[in-house]
Amino acid sequence: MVVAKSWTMVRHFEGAPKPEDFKLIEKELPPLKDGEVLLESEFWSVDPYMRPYSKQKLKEGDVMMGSQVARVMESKNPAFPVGGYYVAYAGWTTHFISDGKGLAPLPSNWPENLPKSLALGAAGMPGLTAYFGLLDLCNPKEGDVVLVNAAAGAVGSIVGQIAKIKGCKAVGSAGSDDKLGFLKEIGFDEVFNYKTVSSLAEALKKASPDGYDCYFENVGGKFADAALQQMKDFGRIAVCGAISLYNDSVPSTGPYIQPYILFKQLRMEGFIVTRWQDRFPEGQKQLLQWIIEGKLKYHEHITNGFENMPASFMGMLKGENIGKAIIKV
Ligand SMILES: NC(=O)C1=CN([C@@H]2O[C@H](COP(=O)(O)OP(=O)(O)OC[C@H]3O[C@@H](n4cnc5c(N)ncnc54)[C@H](OP(=O)(O)O)[C@@H]3O)[C@@H](O)[C@H]2O)C=CC1
Ligand SMILES: CCCCC/C=C\CC(=O)/C=C/C=C/C=C/[C@@H](O)CCCC(=O)O
Repeated sequence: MVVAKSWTMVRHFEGAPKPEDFKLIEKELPPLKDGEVLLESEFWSVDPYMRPYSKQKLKEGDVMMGSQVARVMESKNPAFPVGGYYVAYAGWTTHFISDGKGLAPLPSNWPENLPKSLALGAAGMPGLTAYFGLLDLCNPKEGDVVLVNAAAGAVGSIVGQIAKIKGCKAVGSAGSDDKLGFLKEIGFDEVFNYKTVSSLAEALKKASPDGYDCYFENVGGKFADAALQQMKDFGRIAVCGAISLYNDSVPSTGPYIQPYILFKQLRMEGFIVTRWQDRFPEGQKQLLQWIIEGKLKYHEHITNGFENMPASFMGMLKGENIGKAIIKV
């Protein structure tokens, strides 16, 4: 028999998640039925969406939501042979049984020299978020100035590099000087540490005196209030996330943004990456090609040990990661 270890959410988060909000449980898995497969997780992802979504989608005591790269270790379904690798959304668990629904195979031509964990990062959901959010909603033109916050993260670091591939100027903000060094290494033109600048408005002005054509929003809050005022006319804003607001128990209130949207004739659109689900293979193929060509650099912030998943999640929300936060067996 296989015993699955899983992390459960003991109680809904109040403010930032705390170690006592999580509990490790063990469960003996039943024998497979016809059509089922048993999978063993090899990499897990921790993502910001888990903080707000947990309130909407989980009840207390549920296994924490999330995705993994897992290998088929036993199969009673000929469509899913032993040894196959899949991205699954089975949550924070070491082993799980599936009937195959929701298992996304890694491309059969996955390059041997690329870690399969990229299917959770630069060539997975975050990379696709950057790819489709930037190209379909910001629609950057060569020479445009693209602004992205949380720029050293899983999504932001891909946004800035795709902007460079498209011939744009990339401006990024992040929360540590080490992250700024990383951003310069991967090609950002201008970077600033939003935690240490004396004025966000002045930092934005210095980075691009003529303003911004595209703004890829990951953070929200005060950063957005400042950035909106420095958009160029007909600027495009892709609202990808608002991580500065996720831990709020009471919604924050900011200034009214309608005057800026009106007078600058801005287009501002929120999105969830699953809207492009049907085009994921197209996007993943392009991302993998850019990675193989060396045009797209990836960075993984690896935490070793399933027992450290809660720490990795809490750390990511506090900004401890550069690039994609991954947990490895
Ligand atoms: N719409 C969609 O479909 C998707 C949306 N997203 C969103 O994209 C954004 C980035 O996600 P992802 O790249 O996976 O995560 P990251 O790898 O960027 O990790 C989160 C980062 O957010 C920054 N951060 C945390 N708290 C704050 C704060 N209070 N103020 C400013 N920055 C903060 C930290 O970096 P720093 O050091 O810079 O502070 C931290 O490293 C999130 O808002 C997420 O919700 C992600 C995937 C899909
Ligand atoms: C201030 C409240 C903000 C709520 C919106 C939150 C988040 C933006 C974000 O990060 C969205 C991420 C979406 C990720 C989608 C992942 C899918 O591949 C699978 C999601 C799993 C699931 O839906 O159970």
